[in-house]
Amino acid sequence: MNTKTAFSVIAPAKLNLFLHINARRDDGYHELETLFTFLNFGDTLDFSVNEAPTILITGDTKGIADCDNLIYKAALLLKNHCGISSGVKINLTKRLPMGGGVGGGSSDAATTLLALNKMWNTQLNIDELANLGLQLGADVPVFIRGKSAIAHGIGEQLVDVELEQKWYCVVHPNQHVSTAKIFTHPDLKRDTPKISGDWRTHKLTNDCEPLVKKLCPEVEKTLQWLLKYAPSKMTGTGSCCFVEFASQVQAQDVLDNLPHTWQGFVASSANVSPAHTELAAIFDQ
Ligand SMILES: C[C@@](CO)(OP(=O)(O)O)[C@H](O)COP(=O)(O)OP(=O)(O)OC[C@H]1O[C@@H](n2ccc(N)nc2=O)[C@H](O)[C@@H]1O
Ligand SMILES: Nc1ncnc2c1ncn2[C@@H]1O[C@H](COP(=O)(O)OP(=O)(O)O)[C@@H](O)[C@H]1O
Repeated sequence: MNTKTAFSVIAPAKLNLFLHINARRDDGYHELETLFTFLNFGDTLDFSVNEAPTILITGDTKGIADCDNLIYKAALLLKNHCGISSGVKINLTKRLPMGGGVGGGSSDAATTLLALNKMWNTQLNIDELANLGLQLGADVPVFIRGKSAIAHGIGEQLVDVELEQKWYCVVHPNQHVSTAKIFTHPDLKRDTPKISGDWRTHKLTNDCEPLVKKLCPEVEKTLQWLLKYAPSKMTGTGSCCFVEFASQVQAQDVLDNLPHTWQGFVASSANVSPAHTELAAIFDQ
């Protein structure tokens, strides 16, 4: 049951509908141009009061040590930033593949910041939360702001966009792709010019795709297999690949025919992050 002391919130997946890399900055990060949308599918985080003043993480932590877990890091960051003495218990049900390019870790961190800001009544505004989130990862601010957006900078400068709702079949080829490995690879294409004018009229690609296909033949195989159904794309630095449809039935048909060696899911896109929708239903009634 959802109460204000024990409640569950989604940490939704994101897709990068395109991802252009414009330059490498002096600090090693990359200047990007990317289109983010959210999916109605993700991890679930259950929050409840901890009588002790500690942050307790349980559930599908998949061998990630507490000190490395982005949920723990996010809770500790807010606790320290706001001088909170309370503790919290957070249980994770993991559905998003790690290192899959669907932003699971970043989304877990953002949902933790958003939820605890309500539960602990710390009252940070969205800009303050997004700045805190950026300390945890370049992808965290978009999940904090919770709107489909085109991102610039390292992914934190966001301009909201309204996208038509679509259905996606997202396929995980059972490969973990390290974001850092792709961004440090000498063969990564890093010189795509910034889009001028309306992005919808441009050729939109994922600049990581050629490199990831080369390093990870299973990703190439997945993209090829999906082409039978629709134009296929990779999200983020991979490894997940996706196809887009107007209807759920079409997306489900792809999933129903998926080779058993791969996993996948079907989800619809949302212009507002489902985490924001769920938190509003719990706290803003
Ligand atoms: C590429 C994207 C696209 O949405 O997604 P994923 O494929 O990871 O999901 C993101 O920019 C990933 O964001 P996130 O996973 O939060 O990145 P971080 O933890 O901040 O950084 C991981 C590593 O990626 C590199 N990095 C990240 C973002 C960026 N604009 N330039 C970079 O060079 C850095 O070298 C860093 O060591
Ligand atoms: N709660 C978490 N969920 C997923 N990954 C986490 C989490 N905490 C830390 N990580 C680390 O972050 C890495 C990137 O995870 P994830 O965000 O799922 O992938 P991607 O950046 O490709 O979308 C993982 O390989 C893992 O080591």
